[in-house]
Amino acid sequence: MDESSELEALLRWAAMIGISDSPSTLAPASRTSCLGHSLVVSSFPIAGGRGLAAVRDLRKGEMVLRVPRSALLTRKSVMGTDEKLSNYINKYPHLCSTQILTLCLLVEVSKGRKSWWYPYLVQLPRNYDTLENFTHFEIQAFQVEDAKWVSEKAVSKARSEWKEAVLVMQEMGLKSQFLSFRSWLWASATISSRTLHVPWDNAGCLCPVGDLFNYAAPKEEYSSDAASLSGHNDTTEMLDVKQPDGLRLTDGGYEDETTSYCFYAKRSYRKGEQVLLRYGTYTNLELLQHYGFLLDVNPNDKVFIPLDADIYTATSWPKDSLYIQPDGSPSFALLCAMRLWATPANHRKAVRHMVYTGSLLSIENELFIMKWLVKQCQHFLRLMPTTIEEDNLLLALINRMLDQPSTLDGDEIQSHKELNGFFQANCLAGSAFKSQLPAKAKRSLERLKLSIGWRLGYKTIILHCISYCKRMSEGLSCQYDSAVSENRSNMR
Ligand SMILES: C[S@@+](CC[C@H](N)C(=O)[O-])C[C@H]1O[C@@H](n2cnc3c(N)ncnc32)[C@H](O)[C@@H]1O
Repeated sequence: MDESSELEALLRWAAMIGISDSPSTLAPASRTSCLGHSLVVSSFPIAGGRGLAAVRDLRKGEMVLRVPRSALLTRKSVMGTDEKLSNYINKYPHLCSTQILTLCLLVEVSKGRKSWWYPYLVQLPRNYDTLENFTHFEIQAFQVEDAKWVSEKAVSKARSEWKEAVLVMQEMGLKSQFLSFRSWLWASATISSRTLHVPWDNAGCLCPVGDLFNYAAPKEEYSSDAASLSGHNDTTEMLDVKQPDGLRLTDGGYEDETTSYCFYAKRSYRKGEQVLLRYGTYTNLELLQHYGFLLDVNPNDKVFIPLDADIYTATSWPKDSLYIQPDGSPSFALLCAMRLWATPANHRKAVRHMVYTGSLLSIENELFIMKWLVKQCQHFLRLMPTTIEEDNLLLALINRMLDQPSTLDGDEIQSHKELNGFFQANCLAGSAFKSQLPAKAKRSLERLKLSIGWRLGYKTIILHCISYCKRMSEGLSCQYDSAVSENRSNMR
């Protein structure tokens, strides 16, 4: 079956089991598709690929999709109908909830057409770009130590979780193709990038059709509260609050009253627009880790640069609150910590309360901080193996390698150190770019593009920080000069 037939089969099956984009529970479902009243599956090449579009103008707060509990693939729904699996899993009490859901998914896939979820399982993506899928070479391309560390950890965690869980699958006698680390990576990335939060299981659920919504980053209204729809343990809190006028703040969630997962339009949409879901508040590295993509503009991105050890100890703010924001300004906590750090130790106690209210302590103190940050950011950028310009050129080359290989000049490619590394890491001759790359190498190049895109975004925020601090310094210097001349004229 090709992709569009698989999708048609999914929507037909979904209609039969009660999934519907019609707000009324009484509305007769179409026999051929669960969609058509509010939504339609569409392609958004630069915003997530396959996704859901409004089939008519949608009002803010309107319910756009309902998925009954019986359709959700959870640990309970799989193990409840598979006694053999349940017995095997119960023998391994140390497995965590996500490992068990990953196992449940692989076991269902291994049943082929016999699985109740077959029409859903068969149309899932074949490959993912979540961090645990990155090779050592692709990880090195992040260049920033923190990002490399997070990625290596994601890979080693996936491997150790597989080693623990594979014992159950071996004991169950699953076919060898489902026992491989590659299969585990696929299942684990499916769980990571597609589960939604449910109140009864912190592993979350796979929600047929509901998992076709692509992601939009929550803005200020959500940022601090992390209204997450994801099943990730670190951001499972659901913000399920009704506004005074009855409109919901959430995009969706499981509702006991209707025993269904319900999705709402978070804002008004015009016919044809992509309807998006806020899965949670993520930095670009976290988006890569859990979902395998980056946003060009991510209001929730954070850049951590190495700071003087005394800045970390100057206040009790946690280390992960000391970062640079996408517009280049320091986070509130970083600014407070630096203001205190730049105050002589014997004066800190006296000014601490002012610092915590976010007040500027003195022009001299603020100027010192801004200049120090500029120096630190410039130093950090100099230490990077490549510049922003070089990264932009490399990305343009990679795009041509993927889309128009025939336009490439051999010298251009072969003289590039990082691209040479790519060919070596993928056991390809340096001239391989002239023809279509093998599928595996193409996927590696897509991931390399993500690593370079990530480091480029990182360096760009640091550059914004330099501009921000310079602008602030200029403003402060003017204020300082006029204060000095006012003082002088008062003294005359
Ligand atoms: C829950 S699925 C959404 C549906 C998915 N596009 C599909 O074809 O099945 C989440 C995945 O969609 C992709 N995605 C979602 N939002 C995206 C965005 N704003 N930009 C790029 N990719 C996105 C990522 O691959 C992510 O892991």
